[in-house]
Amino acid sequence: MSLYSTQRLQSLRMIVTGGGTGGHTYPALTTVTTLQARLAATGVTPELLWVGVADGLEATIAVRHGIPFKAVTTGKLRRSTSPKDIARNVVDAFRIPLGIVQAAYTVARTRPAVVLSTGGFVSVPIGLAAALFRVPYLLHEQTLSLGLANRILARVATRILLSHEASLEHLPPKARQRAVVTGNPIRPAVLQGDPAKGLAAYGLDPAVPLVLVTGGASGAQQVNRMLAEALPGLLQHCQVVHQCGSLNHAEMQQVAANLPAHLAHRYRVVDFIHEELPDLLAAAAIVVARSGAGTVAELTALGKACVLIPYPYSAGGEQRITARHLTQQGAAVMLDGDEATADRLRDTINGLLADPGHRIALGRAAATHGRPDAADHVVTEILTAAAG
Ligand SMILES: CC(=O)N[C@H]1[C@@H](OP(=O)(O)OP(=O)(O)OC[C@H]2O[C@@H](n3ccc(=O)[nH]c3=O)[C@H](O)[C@@H]2O)O[C@H](CO)[C@@H](O)[C@@H]1O
Repeated sequence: MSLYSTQRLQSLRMIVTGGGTGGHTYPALTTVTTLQARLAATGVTPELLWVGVADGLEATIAVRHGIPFKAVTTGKLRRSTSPKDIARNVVDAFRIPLGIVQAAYTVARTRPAVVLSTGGFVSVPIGLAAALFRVPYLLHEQTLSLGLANRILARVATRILLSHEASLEHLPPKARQRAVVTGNPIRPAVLQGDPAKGLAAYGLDPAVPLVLVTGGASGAQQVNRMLAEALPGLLQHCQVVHQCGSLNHAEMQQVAANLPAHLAHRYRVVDFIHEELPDLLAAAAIVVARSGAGTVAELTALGKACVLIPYPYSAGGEQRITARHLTQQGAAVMLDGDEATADRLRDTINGLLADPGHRIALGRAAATHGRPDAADHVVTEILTAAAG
């Protein structure tokens, strides 16, 4: 018997949990804002509680968006057998049961109509508590291969919301029956970029093709180094906006300062791109990026021609799995392993710049993997589950 069986959609009460990285936090936020907008049209204000880790990104994001936030203790199981990681696992072995007790108390006290989790270790105690109290529990996975937390939770989730069709084969056969492909919710603003604004914001020339290089939320050292070396051979054919992360910002500014004067005006480097990202995405002829889940969701929703350089150490190799999948479908070009060199990057970009037909084909194939309506789809699943 569900803990919450009455007054379902007069006042939707929901727990959302997920966080750690931006990749887990932002899809939850987009879902919440889409849900609020959908329900506002029917006069219902959802009662939300975001459960996360006190010092996680999710705490800041929830507070900034006026969403009530509750912290629970959580732990992480590390596969490494280094003495440091074994010691951390011992500490976390005590934190995990404490988190489960706190989570059970939170779910029992809140009595939600539905629980949504978007990954990260914080979702484990809440997902288990939801299952314990038989609250409809939706699990969302952003990456193509399932993260460890979600592999545990897939066993107890009422519904498994996937970002990629190809993720189905990563689920145990029994769990597949409870799965649906919704896509990964992306910020609506990403789909509404204005190329002219992006070019103007960076003082760029509309007559020269733009290549946008992004290393994901914190930048990517490997990509920065490859690009630094490739720049002189690239800037003769295009202009480049490069998001390098804060760690390498000073170093890359030095690279910019050392460029020959006739090329320097074609290169812009920033540590992070804020609200102008949609405009730059819209203006870019080619995007060079890490294949993080959020970035890939955005690039495919926009149908962008892209060169993906997967982060080699991502959990379970998920960035590589995603980039390889898209490349096999003709929806991206991947530079990985020995191919991830400055020369290959320069030649790949110059080759694409000289071949508009290839760029169009890549963009079209990418769009077939894009799900611009993912947030709406996830919200429909939430409302269906809440209505029981
Ligand atoms: C290094 C690492 O472990 N990365 C993981 C992390 O990625 P991470 O969170 O770094 O990257 P994602 O690609 O998932 O998301 C990046 C987000 O930041 C935005 N953005 C990026 C740069 C910028 O200047 N401005 C900006 O707004 C992008 O538009 C995107 O929305 O979580 C993802 C989802 O679990 C995983 O797939 C990645 O493997």
